[in-house]
Amino acid sequence: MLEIHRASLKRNRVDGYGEVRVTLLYNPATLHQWSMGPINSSNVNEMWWFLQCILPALKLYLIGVKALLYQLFNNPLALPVLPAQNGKVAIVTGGARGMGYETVRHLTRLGMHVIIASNHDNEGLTAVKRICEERNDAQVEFEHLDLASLRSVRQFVKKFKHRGLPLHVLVNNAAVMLVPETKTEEGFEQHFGINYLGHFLLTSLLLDTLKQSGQHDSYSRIVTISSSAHHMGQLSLKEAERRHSYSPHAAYAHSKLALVLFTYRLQQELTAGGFPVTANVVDPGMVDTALYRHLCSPAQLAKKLVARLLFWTAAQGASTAIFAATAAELEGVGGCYLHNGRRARSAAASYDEALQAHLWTQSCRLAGLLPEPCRAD
Ligand SMILES: NC(=O)c1ccc[n+]([C@@H]2O[C@H](COP(=O)([O-])OP(=O)(O)OC[C@H]3O[C@@H](n4cnc5c(N)ncnc54)[C@H](O)[C@@H]3O)[C@@H](O)[C@H]2O)c1
Repeated sequence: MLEIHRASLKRNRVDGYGEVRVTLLYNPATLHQWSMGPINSSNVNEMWWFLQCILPALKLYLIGVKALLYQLFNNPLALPVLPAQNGKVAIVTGGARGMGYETVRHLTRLGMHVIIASNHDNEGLTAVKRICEERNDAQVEFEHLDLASLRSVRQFVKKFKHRGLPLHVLVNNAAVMLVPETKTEEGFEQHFGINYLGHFLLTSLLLDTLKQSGQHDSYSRIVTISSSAHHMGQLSLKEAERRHSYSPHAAYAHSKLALVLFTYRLQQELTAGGFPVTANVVDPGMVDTALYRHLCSPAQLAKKLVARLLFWTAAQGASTAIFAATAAELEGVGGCYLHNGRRARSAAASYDEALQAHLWTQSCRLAGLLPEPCRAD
């Protein structure tokens, strides 16, 4: 991994030109330094901005273009007839809007009791109202969960467990994308904290209930929503502590890679323990939702132009998550990266077992859990 470690500028008093020194960090053990000049200070700022912001953004947009080309030539998954889910309980994070909402809607239609776990109370309550207006026998409710606060995650789980309900499906769907640099309650970078660490803690704390609720002819299922953006992710657990070189594009990609690594490791743990629970990860494609609201203005404009033609609707985008949560074909099948209803290959880095193990251990530490296996302290 290549990242700018330090940059400094020496300005010549006479002509205003100077020299820029850049230290590149290939890995923690190898430092290389070189000097370039003459470069004036405005160039330095431009180069700095280019390297830190534009390159990750370009990479992410290229991945987006590739995904859109796929969608140009392929129809979204048409869901098969799915088995009834009466008596089963699901939690869907971020289920108040977008793909999460469509997932909740479909699961309730199949007879599941669904809990929308989200941070916007009004949106959550409106979602419940809309679903109940559509079907008055729908079993759906809202519970507050702010993934930007590990304290809130713990409170949510405590409240849920207090009710003594089983849990058959957990959909880790909520996310933020391209948010400006801010921290979660515990001081983690937002993409890392909300998209990954919050879900890591939520899943870990609910794992015993999922294990107890599954049976060997009817596994409990953990469905985690990642993104094709994970292909440009580079795992850096220091992401949360970074002061310089913040790129929201890179931060989103890292968080989505972490979710894939986590899912694969989790499945290994579940298989080794013989537990009736599976964990799969889903790439929903490019879907027209509010997730894109933090795009810069030119990208917003470009997105608006192509969205109608090439983006999938929230219902179409949700179909693979619904499939992963309920399809008979996936009974007892875990550790898959699913895209448009099919298994696909995820990024090479996601299969690195040492990295999976490292992330697992570090995540336990950051979330305040005892490692191996992750247990509440
Ligand atoms: N839309 C796309 O093109 C696309 C592409 C790839 C992956 N995804 C993934 O699909 C999933 C669903 O996204 P969407 O497109 O429906 O976006 P969305 O913005 O419509 O929904 C995101 C949900 O996450 C919730 N959320 C955000 N921060 C939260 C927090 N701190 N605590 C609890 N909930 C929080 C929001 O309230 C919202 O309900 C995300 O994981 C996203 O990364 C989307």
